[in-house]
Amino acid sequence: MANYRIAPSILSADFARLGEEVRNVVTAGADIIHFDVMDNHYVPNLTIGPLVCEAIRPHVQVPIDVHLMVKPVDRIIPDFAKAGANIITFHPEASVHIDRSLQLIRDHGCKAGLVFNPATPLHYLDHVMDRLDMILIMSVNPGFGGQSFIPEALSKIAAVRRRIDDSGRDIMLEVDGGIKIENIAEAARAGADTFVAGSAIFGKPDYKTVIDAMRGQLAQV
Ligand SMILES: O=C(CO)[C@@H](O)[C@H](O)COP(=O)(O)O
Ligand SMILES: [Fe+2]
Repeated sequence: MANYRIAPSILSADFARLGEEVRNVVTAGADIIHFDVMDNHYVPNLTIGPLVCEAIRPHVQVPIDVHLMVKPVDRIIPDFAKAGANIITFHPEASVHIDRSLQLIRDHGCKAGLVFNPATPLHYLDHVMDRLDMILIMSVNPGFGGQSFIPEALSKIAAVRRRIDDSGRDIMLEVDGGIKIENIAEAARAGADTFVAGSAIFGKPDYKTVIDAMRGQLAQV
């Protein structure tokens, strides 16, 4: 079986009890904590910033994967690195200098990645494959949790999988949006290895039951 990772998105967690929520979801089997940063400019929603990342950092030993939905990108990167982020991804069309933003993330000791919205073309990958640790394919339009998976994302995941395999590099391929027990295997078959799930996990009373069921689906791929 491939090395699959489940990355619960804390966007759907109970923010009044965030420390407890992240501890519980890691105990339930989360491999990564997915941290959605929205700025009410690049996306029409406002969420959490470096202070909250710093606050949850002591509560979890797994990597924190910061998904920046912000514009501009660069000035917030050092703050997230200092706040304990391990992976930082951003949307290429939100950055004026993509290569510089990727380098900035790496210079601050984090893994770097690009995020593609459903309608963002993959040509942004053309000259930066050797600088990527993660590629994130959005299977919803960014801005909100709890939306439905857009099936066209599957062919895009497959196209990215081919590009990663051709590159010979170890790049995580993450899918984000509408992932649940019923469709996680399909995303894995298309080539994803890292699965963000917000509402599907935090919307249920028992996180372990959901994560175990997701792993059960992945074991059959
Ligand atoms: O980045 C985003 C939304 O913009 C995601 O990370 C969502 O927060 C995932 O939530 P679900 O679709 O799994 O509920
Ligand atoms: Fe996200």
